[in-house]
Amino acid sequence: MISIQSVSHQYTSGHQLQFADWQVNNGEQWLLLGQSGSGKTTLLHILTGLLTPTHGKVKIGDTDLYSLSSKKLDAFRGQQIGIVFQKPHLIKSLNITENLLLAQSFAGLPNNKKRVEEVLDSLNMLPKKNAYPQELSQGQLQRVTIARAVINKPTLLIADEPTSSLDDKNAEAVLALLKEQSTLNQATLVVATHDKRVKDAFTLTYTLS
Ligand SMILES: Nc1ncnc2c1ncn2[C@@H]1O[C@H](COP(=O)(O)OP(=O)(O)OP(=O)(O)O)[C@@H](O)[C@H]1O
Repeated sequence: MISIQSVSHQYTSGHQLQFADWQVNNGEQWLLLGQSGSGKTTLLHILTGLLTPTHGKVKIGDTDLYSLSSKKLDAFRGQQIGIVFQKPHLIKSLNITENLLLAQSFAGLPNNKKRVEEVLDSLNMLPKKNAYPQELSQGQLQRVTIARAVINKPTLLIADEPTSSLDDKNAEAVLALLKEQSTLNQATLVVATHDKRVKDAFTLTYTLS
């Protein structure tokens, strides 16, 4: 379970954001909706341990995120939280398998090639396991980004505006993949977006105003 309780954040500029309490049960799939500037990125950063809120509690499972030391928080993030960014951010000099092995090492986990192949296979990317990022299409790169996010079997899978730069067909395909992968890996899914096309794909919605 993931919960935020009485969370608010004040930037040094004085800008203050307040977030309604939110409880997410294991395996649920949520949409985080809000206009530009409403605080989606701020909340995602708070949920992923990247930004300590000025007030409030963030719990992932039994762990109170901000009671961890920064070293423990880094390891926790690597093992428990998978993040799909808008852009792939892969390392160009490493092939796809090596990029995924690196994500295991960063999380302090032993390298597990079998897991890499299993995840690539589930995303129909196994034939590209030895390819370099620049040899892949945009759609294939996005699949690798999703593979990297789920490689360590995270409790929480987060996607930040995964569809905003895509046409309708590709947006639908990426959403279907995220939902499929969260189910397959038993991860809770949170997709943040201001893309109205995504709305109908989810029944659970947390809206920022
Ligand atoms: N580092 C910062 N310092 C000061 N104010 C900030 C900072 N980051 C964000 N803000 C402010 O906090 C508010 C929320 O920003 P945030 O990036 O979380 O919104 P968002 O919903 O993700 O927007 P978008 O959809 O445009 O990315 C905005 O008014 C923004 O100007």
